[in-house]
Amino acid sequence: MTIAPSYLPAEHPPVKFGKVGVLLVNLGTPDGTDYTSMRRYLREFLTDRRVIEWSPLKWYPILFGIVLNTRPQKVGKAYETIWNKDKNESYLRTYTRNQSDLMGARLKDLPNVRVDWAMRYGTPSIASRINALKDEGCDRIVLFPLYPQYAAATTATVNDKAFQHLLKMRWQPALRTVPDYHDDETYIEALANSVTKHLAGLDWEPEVILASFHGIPLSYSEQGDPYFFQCQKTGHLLREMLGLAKEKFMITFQSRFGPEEWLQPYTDKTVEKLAQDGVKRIAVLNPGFVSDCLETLEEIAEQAAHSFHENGGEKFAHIPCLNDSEDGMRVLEKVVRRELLGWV
Ligand SMILES: C=CC1=C(C)c2cc3[nH]c(cc4nc(cc5[nH]c(cc1n2)c(C)c5CCC(=O)O)C(CCC(=O)O)=C4C)c(C)c3C=C
Ligand SMILES: [Fe+2]
Ligand SMILES: [Fe+2]
Repeated sequence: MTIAPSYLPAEHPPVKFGKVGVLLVNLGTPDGTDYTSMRRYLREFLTDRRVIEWSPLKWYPILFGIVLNTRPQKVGKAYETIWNKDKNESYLRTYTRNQSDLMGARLKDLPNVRVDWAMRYGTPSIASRINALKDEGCDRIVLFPLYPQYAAATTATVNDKAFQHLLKMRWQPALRTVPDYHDDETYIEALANSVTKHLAGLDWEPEVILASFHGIPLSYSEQGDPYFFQCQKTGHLLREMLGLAKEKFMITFQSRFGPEEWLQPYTDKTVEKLAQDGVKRIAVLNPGFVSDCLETLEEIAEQAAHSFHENGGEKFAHIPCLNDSEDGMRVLEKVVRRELLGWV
């Protein structure tokens, strides 16, 4: 819609309004695997006080003195092993863009809705895509942090970043933030389908299935972050839907960073211990990740598989994330349509 010229001066430029934007936001990813791109990305990520809650007085000497001098090379090499060479980008970027395109197609019955995507760290930034939606005439935006379980380090920092940008706008869009959906039935069903389908394609059956979630420092949880309990509930509902006995299903936490204690049990230690205890066949899924990324493709499908075999395990399967699959899109669409209610 464009403002009718009758109540604007003749020389006023046309103003677009009356549309609704949906902005899908994932964590972020470096633009390349080289030192400079990695350092820029990690710097933005690790100076976020929702991620590292230590005082900058204590953290910055370590970050700028050690971490940003060593980690970019190390993590750059890990990214190289999982880089989407066809598109010259990480899979997290490929899947997030696909999710946005597919969501746009699935919402074709709502002609006033525009769908776009952004990253909390790196590009495209949340600010640039809010501006683009606004320029297209979206005066209402549904902001969807792509995390099924709420954590301050992920969901809240996406919301913070969007509202920080709104601080600078004269004509702000109305912003609706999308809550977590850790116990949504369609989500649990999609996870269960994905496990069943993937295991049906193997010529062996896992003795144990691990649901591995990204960890957070234990202290964040103790200060009231609901993340741990939401992961437990997702895992519990998934186990029930799969009809698995307690001994066949475990919830673990991966991707520890720094010296603090994180949520336990740790995925890497659990995988090692299972193999050492004589378990020969396991499957691992990552229900907390909407899309496959470094943490699932490298840390689990490569490193955890390697460690399982090194310690005596024989068969290891990584069950992919829901990504841009039909089941995965059904979950995202359900959440978006619910949050659009009253606006379309
Ligand atoms: C204290 C540090 C970190 C917290 C807390 C944290 C929480 C957290 N992260 C995700 C999802 C992802 N993290 C990813 C990479 C990643 N995470 C951290 C640190 C913390 N994460 C770092 C330093 C990195 C970069 C890689 C590395 O240096 O090890 C990614 C992958 C991005 C990609 O491009 O592939 C995701 C996704 C969640 C869900 C979460 C808390 C619940
Ligand atoms: Fe992380
Ligand atoms: Fe990691």
